[in-house]
Amino acid sequence: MPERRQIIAGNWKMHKTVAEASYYAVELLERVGAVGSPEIVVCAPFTALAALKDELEESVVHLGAQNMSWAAEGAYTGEISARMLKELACTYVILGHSERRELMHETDEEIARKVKAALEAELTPILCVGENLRQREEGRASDVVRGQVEQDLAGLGEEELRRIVIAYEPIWAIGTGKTASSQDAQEMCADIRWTVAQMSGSAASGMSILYGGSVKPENIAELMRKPDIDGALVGGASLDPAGFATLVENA
Ligand SMILES: O=C(CO)COP(=O)(O)O
Repeated sequence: MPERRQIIAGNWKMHKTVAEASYYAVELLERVGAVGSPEIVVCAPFTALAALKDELEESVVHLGAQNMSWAAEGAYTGEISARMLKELACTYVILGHSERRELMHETDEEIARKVKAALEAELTPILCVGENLRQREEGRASDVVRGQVEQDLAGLGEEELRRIVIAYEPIWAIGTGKTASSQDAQEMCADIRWTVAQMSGSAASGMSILYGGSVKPENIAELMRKPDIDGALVGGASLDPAGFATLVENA
């Protein structure tokens, strides 16, 4: 069994202009230029992707988007397709982030369509799942996350499942400074792997599962020591290139 891929992905969310993104890329590459593992991914706003392609193509840093349409093309004002992202050298796309689920009312059905569209275009989805505080307090965290995984990956075959990355991001830990304990994060990631194993055992054992929610240079090493955590999806701490490079080093 080949080792699972370790991935540190930055999610800039709605931060950075084109000029700021170009500056970031130069600064980051100076620091991580030769890093072979973990794999580094920067998921930037659509508007910054073309500039980042110029700076990062053929470097160790992979490029990702934060959303895309489930449609291939057509009358969908304001949407961006998988093929448009491919042209900008994206290899990853975050799908189903909790901010999109909550603020833009994205449903599991839509997210499942997006996952399929991404796979068809040969983009690697980073599928985000996670419970909110109330669901955790009511003891429903596992059920909620299992339900998301099952619905978002419904109908996929083993070959497709093998090409997916899942990020477990408890909503109460996002941007709050409250990290899930490494033990809680491990338990949820193990649960996700178990859920995928019901669809395909071999896809589950090879799948990279990331943790996200207040990950910092100071807590990444402990998280990465857990057997079912293969990396992190990092928001705030990915915005400064020097800090993100330190986080990658510490992983
Ligand atoms: O939502 C996140 C990454 O997608 C996590 O954000 P923070 O790292 O800022 O908590």
